[in-house]
Amino acid sequence: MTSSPASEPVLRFDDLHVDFRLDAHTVHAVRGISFDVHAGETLAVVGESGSGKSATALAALRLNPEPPCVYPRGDVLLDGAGILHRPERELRRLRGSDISMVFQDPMTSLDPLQRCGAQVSEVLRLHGKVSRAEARTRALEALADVGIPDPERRYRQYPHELSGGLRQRVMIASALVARPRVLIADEPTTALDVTVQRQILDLLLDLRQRHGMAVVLITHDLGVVAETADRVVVMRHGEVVESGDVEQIFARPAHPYTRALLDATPRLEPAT
Ligand SMILES: Nc1ncnc2c1ncn2[C@@H]1O[C@H](COP(=O)(O)OP(=O)(O)OP(=O)(O)O)[C@@H](O)[C@H]1O
Repeated sequence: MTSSPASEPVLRFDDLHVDFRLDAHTVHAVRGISFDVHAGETLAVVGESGSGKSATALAALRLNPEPPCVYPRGDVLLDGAGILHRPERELRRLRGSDISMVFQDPMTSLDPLQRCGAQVSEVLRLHGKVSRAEARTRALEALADVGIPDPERRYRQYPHELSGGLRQRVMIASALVARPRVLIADEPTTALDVTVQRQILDLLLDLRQRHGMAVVLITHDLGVVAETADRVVVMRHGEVVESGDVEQIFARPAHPYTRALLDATPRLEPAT
């Protein structure tokens, strides 16, 4: 589980600001955050509700709704090149193929009217010159890769015919089928029961290891962080209050807010 912070980061949040301009006022959701994400590591972003975690994650794909969202300052860099000011055409190419995202609730991100397999293969069709037959083969491989038994059968089924855990696996398959280098998972297990949560987290770690991806895990669950992440970024009110190796931060939290977060999670045993 060790990362190699000496290497060039694959993704860099560089003084990122995210505002939501509403009628009566502006919400400064993200206020100048900076951190790096390296290939092969799992980086957790934690913080209480409203601290700006999702706005940060969505900014990496420029997926916050515009309006009301604007990015007044800073950028997100992929291999050193800014993302936020690229034309939409380029962003569409980047989403899914360089950076992918998995959301909390597959029922809201999967199309209920489309068969599961088509939703996975469509990602490849969107991204370029892949024949229908090749897209189907690769989608079946992706379904098998995320541990879906009998992928041929699941390929033909609709989302409502699958359990919550299987639906989440289909969503992960569609996020991974184009082999992105960064996977951003926003509370990927919150809607699932505890056993399935564990399986999905294990799956993400296994995929990260096998494909050398970077995983950015957005969560408010410090138990999940302790078990899965290499490094952690703690956010509060749109700012990073602390970041570092998980063991170090859990053993010696420097910021009072991090201490309070840890104190609110009694089942954790900080590493010594
Ligand atoms: N589309 C939007 N329109 C207006 N305000 C928004 C929008 N999205 C987020 N916000 C505001 O930005 C702030 C940060 O929200 P964000 O969803 O990033 O927090 P979060 O840390 O992910 O919270 P949670 O854990 O509840 O998902 C909040 O004040 C929220 O109300």
